[in-house]
Amino acid sequence: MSVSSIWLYRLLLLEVLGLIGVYWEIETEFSVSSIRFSSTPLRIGNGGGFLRSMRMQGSPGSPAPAARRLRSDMGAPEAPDFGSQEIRTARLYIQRSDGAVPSLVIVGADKGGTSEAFAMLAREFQVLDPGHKGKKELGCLYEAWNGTQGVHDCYQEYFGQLQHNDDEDVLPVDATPNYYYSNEFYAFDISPPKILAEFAPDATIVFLLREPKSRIQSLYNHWLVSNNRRDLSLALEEQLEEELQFLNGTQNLFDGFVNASGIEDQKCNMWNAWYELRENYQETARNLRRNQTKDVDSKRITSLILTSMYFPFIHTWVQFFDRVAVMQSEYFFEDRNRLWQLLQLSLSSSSPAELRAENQAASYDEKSKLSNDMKERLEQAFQQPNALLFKYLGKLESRGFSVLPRVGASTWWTAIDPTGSRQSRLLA
Ligand SMILES: Nc1ncnc2c1ncn2[C@@H]1O[C@H](COP(=O)(O)OS(=O)(=O)O)[C@@H](OP(=O)(O)O)[C@H]1O
Repeated sequence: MSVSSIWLYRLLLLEVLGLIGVYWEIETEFSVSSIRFSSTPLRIGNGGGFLRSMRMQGSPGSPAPAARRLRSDMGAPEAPDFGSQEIRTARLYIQRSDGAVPSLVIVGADKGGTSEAFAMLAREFQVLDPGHKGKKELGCLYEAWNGTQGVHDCYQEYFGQLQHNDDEDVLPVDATPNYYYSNEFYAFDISPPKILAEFAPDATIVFLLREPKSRIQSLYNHWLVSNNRRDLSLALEEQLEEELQFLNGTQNLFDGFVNASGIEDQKCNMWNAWYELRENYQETARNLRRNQTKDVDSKRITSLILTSMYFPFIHTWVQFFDRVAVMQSEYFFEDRNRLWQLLQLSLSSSSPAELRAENQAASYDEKSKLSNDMKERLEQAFQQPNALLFKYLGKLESRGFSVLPRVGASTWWTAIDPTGSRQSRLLA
């Protein structure tokens, strides 16, 4: 073989190898959207200066349309390399979803200021028009009882038209604030995080977490006026008493739910523990209430305390999503522009002060208030769950997730030893 032929072969070989390399990169880049519990390490860039409305399933060759107003001043934080394949690291640049699915989902907490946050997003990203129909709580993930087709049809109804319009400024948002614990059914297989991950694995998940005692009071008062399918045969403190009693008697179940060792375990399934705990609570409460009221449907009994123990729920969602943002409600209430900071967006629009305050209990006629004694007991009951939350959020923060205010700053998340005994703390 002549020298020139050898060079020709070498060049051809290099070309082929180069093409394989390009293909591999494209493959890796465009298959990220389908990774769940990935067995390959996620290598996530910081999204560059502009947030992209790039379509993940789109043709790799076509340029991603740049969003006109979506900008990230700060850029998404660099993902630290933990050398582990299982630890999720954040990449918070909001991405326009491909197909009729939400790009951003406010999953909770109910009474955490979710209406306010939705109103801000609605104004910025025209989610009220044309296809979104102005609805905040779409509840589409609850259609999963009917199979995934039900979920698909529901999102299609709200976002189908948006996708056709292909308007870069429109962001499909679903703000159903009880998704995080699933108000409808609790089986893991049809739980909102699991179902949403099948439809929109790249969605940005937003948590607004309110201090548990004030959330509890606000939620109960909200139910009193909305009375949507809840059993309210007990007064606020009677219900709390019942729930505290129940928790004291179910140490094992509780420990599986607020599972301290779960912090280190990326595949710890606290949802099943939640399912058991909740089923048990509803059954216990139904039996106790039977004497006072006629036959109570246990599904109408909703927990106030358990759903304010946020750590297990966030942990579950993080196992499915790497775009997760968590903000303390009180911090948000203080300055609503912090929503943009949380989402790493800088927006040119006018101040949220112009927005009508949403969902203020001040307008409720009937109000239940917590006594000082109950406040104290709740404070104790929440010591361990809040300390775990604090610790877990610290971990998320160090992995680049968006957490506001910065963990360690003055918050109601107290930094006490999360391994301390709970038994003596629930009932004084
Ligand atoms: N800016 C500001 N400052 C202070 N408080 C505020 C603010 N925005 C919302 N809120 C309070 O948030 C509560 C409503 O939360 P949600 O919109 O998430 O409620 S809901 O779950 O959608 O029903 C509701 O709480 P309560 O008034 O205690 O019931 C609102 O008053």
